[in-house]
Amino acid sequence: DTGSAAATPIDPRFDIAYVTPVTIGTPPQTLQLDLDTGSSDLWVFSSHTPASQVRGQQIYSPDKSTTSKLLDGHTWSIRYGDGSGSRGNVYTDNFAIGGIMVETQAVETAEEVSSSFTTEDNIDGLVGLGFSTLNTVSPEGQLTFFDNAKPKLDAPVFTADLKYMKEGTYDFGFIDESKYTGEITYVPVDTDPGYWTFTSSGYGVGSGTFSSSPITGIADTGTSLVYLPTAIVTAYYRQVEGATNSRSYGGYVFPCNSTLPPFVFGIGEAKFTIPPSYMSYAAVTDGSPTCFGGLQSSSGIGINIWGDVALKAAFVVFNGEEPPTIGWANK
Ligand SMILES: CCCC[C@H](NC(=O)[C@H](Cc1ccccc1)NC(=O)N1CCOCC1)C(=O)N[C@@H](CC1CCCCC1)C(O)(O)C(F)(F)C(=O)NC
Repeated sequence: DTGSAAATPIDPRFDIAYVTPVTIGTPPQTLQLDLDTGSSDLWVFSSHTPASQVRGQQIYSPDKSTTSKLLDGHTWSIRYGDGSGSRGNVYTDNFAIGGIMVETQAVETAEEVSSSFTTEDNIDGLVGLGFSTLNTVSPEGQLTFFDNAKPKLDAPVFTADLKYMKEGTYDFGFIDESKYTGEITYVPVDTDPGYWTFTSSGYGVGSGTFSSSPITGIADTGTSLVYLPTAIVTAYYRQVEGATNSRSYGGYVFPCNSTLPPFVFGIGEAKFTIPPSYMSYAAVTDGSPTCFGGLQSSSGIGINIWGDVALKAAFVVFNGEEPPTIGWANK
């Protein structure tokens, strides 16, 4: 099998996250979920989510599906890097993305979600596409959609073609040559503890010299920005007139009319350029002349994260063969 599904920005003003339509159950219930390579739980707003915590999200009602089965005695609970979280119980049911159907997918139904999920009415849940070792279901961990779908895919891969303020695509089971230019550069993935962890070959700021130094981090479709070591981040903002590291805004900000250099990162011998438009992420509040940077320091996180600001500058292949690798191509 092969399949494709849209990745649509949830906000027309800036690319904070992307959602993809999925169907769950019989008859199919359609929800818009955030495909997240940084986690491995597939959870949804549901008929079990208290009404006070639901604000416009689509919900999955297992009781309305003739193919749902409660996974008795199983629970889940997850906390994300931005402090948000959710927990609940588990069903198995039919689950499809882009026409790829998995009959007994573990679908984690939310009994509680944190306030940032309640306020984000365009996200009905997440599809974790990290490695199944990260799945939080207890007492038995469950498989991701990708792990369940892999045996029926023409090739054990999925690709991300995220776009700047535009609809992109996730493809499953094939590599669409029309979506990239030149060659795909594959590098090894460290699957411990369960992220798509790889090592970049270095970085450059604008037309400055390229610094060939290894940068190990995760490829994370569920994170909006890029988080790298402070030394790299300060080298970048040193080239931005009026940039400061703002405690109140929680990161590097600068006047929106400042000229920003592009940010270059290496994958093996290949180079990828994040254009200035992606590096000026958003005004700190609507209409403010102060903008928040798309590159921020990872010092408070503990790992480097190549999030959407970097991913949308490339066509990325998540290769689930043994051993897994990750491929990057220009587009
Ligand atoms: C600072 C380090 C990472 C923060 C990262 N969150 C983010 O990047 C959120 C995403 C978001 C989308 C929509 C609405 C609200 C928030 N954005 C965010 O913090 N910002 C603040 C800075 O400006 C850009 C937007 C994260 O936790 N990503 C999760 C998945 C998200 C969780 C919140 C809902 C959307 C998905 C992750 O799974 O990718 C993870 F790997 F980081 C993780 O925590 N794995 C366990």
